[in-house]
Amino acid sequence: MTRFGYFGPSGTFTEMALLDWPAARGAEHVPFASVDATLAAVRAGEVEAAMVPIENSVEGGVTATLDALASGSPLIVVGERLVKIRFVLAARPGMTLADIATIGTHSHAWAQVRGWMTANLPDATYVPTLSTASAATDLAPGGEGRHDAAVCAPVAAEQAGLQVLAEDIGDIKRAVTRFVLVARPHHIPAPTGADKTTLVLFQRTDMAGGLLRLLEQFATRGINMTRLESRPTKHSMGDYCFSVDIEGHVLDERVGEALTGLKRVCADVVFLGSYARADQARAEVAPYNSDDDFRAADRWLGALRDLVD
Ligand SMILES: O=C(O)C(=O)C[C@]1(C(=O)O)C=C[C@@H](O)C=C1
Repeated sequence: MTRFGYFGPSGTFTEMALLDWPAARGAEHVPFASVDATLAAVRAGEVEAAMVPIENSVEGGVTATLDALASGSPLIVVGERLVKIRFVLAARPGMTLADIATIGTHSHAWAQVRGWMTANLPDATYVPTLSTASAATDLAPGGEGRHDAAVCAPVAAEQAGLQVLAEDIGDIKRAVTRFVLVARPHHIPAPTGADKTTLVLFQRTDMAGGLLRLLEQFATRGINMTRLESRPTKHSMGDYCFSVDIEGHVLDERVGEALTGLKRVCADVVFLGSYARADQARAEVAPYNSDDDFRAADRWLGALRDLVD
């Protein structure tokens, strides 16, 4: 049976994203306690592919995922899912809000409920946990109970047999997290017309205006960027790489040309996949940047070169 990994345990938002992946239906779902462990299992071939969080609309990039994808043996993103984030505050049955002194959850979740906490439990202490669901299972019968309440998904509270003390406690009601399905680079999904490409760009340190030189590769070809984050390379202070999502597929002429341009101006380019967008939004192709425009220009150059003795 095909095995799909995910950042678990059962009850995480990441599991919800995997449950929404049609090819994973009927397959074995294998939870891992951290993003690093999840991606290590993909690299080792223990699972075919795995779902991990990459970006939240309130708190931004999931650095554990960005860093684990940028280095190590190659992996590619083969798809993405968006999950609406709704948090509850849950505790062991019998507890009331007045009993809550410590609250466990994932750091990204805590950042999304800080306002609610300040308004409702200003004296409570935050206890970081590996995931929102692990904060809930810690309170289940047999769990260690290292905190009084968990911030988690409603399903995690239910699975752990907890009582919900407050519902929908996120500060931003329309919060969404984006998850990516990651695999070893055996094949790249075919273009759909509504695709994204993910890259990590390492700038050359011996040239001024490094970031501008990277960005102009996209701008001159009318390519829209949907995410740009800088991450330390961890080699030396001030040395950064850029994690980027752009609209389009590696088979689109304008994307292919941008990639060859980046390969020239960057110290290194890590290609992390071309895949269908979860929102199915088709890329806006700027005037004079369609595949036909690029091919016509190539034909023109080819005809000129054919004249050379
Ligand atoms: O802990 C979970 O439930 C996760 O799936 C991780 C995660 C994240 O890394 O952002 C996913 C969605 C929420 O934004 C909070 C936590």
